[in-house]
Amino acid sequence: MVAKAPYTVGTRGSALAMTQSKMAADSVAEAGGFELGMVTVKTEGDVLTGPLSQMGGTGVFAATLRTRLLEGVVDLAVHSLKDLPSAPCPGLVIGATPEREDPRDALCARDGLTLDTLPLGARVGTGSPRRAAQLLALRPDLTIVDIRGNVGTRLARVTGNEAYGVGGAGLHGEKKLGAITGDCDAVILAASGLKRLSLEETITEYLPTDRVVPAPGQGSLALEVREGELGGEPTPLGAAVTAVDHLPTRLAVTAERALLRRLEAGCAAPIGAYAYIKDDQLTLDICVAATNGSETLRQSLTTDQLTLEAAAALGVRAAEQLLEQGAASLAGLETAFGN
Ligand SMILES: NCc1[nH]cc(CCC(=O)O)c1CC(=O)O
Repeated sequence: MVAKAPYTVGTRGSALAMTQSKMAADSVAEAGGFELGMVTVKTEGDVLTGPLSQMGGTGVFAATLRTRLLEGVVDLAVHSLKDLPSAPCPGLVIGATPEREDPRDALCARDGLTLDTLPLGARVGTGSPRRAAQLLALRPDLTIVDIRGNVGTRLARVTGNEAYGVGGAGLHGEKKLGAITGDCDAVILAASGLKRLSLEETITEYLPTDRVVPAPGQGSLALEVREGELGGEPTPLGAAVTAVDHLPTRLAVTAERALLRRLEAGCAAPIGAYAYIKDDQLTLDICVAATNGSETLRQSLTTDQLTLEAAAALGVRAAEQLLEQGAASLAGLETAFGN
C-alpha cells in the first residue's frame, strides 16, 4: 500500500500547466524522498474569455493558485514565471526557479516559412503586445491576429484542428476544440512550452533573443510555497524545493523581474527582457516597443557581481535609464496601468 502523499502541488488544468507541474513536482519529490499529490485548480485566466491583454495583465493565472496555497489546500504551486506578477505576495515565497528551458520565441508557420520568407501582409497570430510590437518593428507589413487559448488551439490557427487528433480533440486530452480553420499563416509561441509538450517539430524558426527579446521570465518556472516552509528551520518540503533551485536562472529572472517591477509593468506590456550569464557577467537585454512597432528602444546592461542584490539592482538601473529615455509613454505604461 502506498502512503497518502504528505504534500500536494496545485496546478492549472491545461496540458502545458499539467506537464510542467508534473516535471517540477517529480524533481521536488525526488529531492525530498517523499510523494507529492496533484490538485487541479481552475483559475480566473482559464475561465474568462476575451483578449488577455485586457485582463489587466497581472496575475489572472496565478491568483487562484495562490489563494489555495495560502488556505493550505495545496502546499506547492508551480507557475510559469512570466505569468506571475512581479510584486511579492504576502505570506508566500518563490522557493525555487529550476533551470530555465529555451527562453526564445518560436515561429510556427505553414510550409516551413520563416519571419523573412512570410509573404507580404501575412497573418500572424499572437495575443501578446510584446510579440506583436517586436514583429511589426521587423516586418511592418504583417497583419497581427489577436488570438488566445491553449497551445493546441493556437497551433490549430495555422493547421486547422484536423492535425490534432481524431475528430478535433485537443492536445493530450485537452477539451475538444470547436472547428478551427487555419486562418493564420503563422503563430508565435514560447519555444519552452512547445518543447515541454514535445511539439518542437511545429517550429519553423527559433527567433534569436537579440532579434525578438523574450518576455521577462519566459521559459522559467516558479515554485511557490508558504513562507513558513523556508523560514528559520526549513520543513522537508521547503528543503526539497530549495534543492531544485538553479542559481544562474534565479539571477537572470531576478534582473528581468526587477526591471518589470520598477517600470510598474505587467505581462501584457510590450516589454522584452532577457538576462543571461556569459563570461562570468550577468547581462540584461531589453526591448521596449510602441505596440504598433513604429519605435523601439533597446538597451543592454551588464554587471560582474553575481549576487541576487546586484541582479535586482541591474534591473532597477535599466528601468530608470529607460524611463529617462521615454519608455513609459512609448510602451503606453501610463494609460495601461495608471487607471
Ligand atoms: N502566457 C501564456 C504562457 N505562459 C507561459 C507559457 C509558456 C512559456 C514559458 O515557459 O514561459 C505560455 C505560452 C506561450 O507564451 O507560448
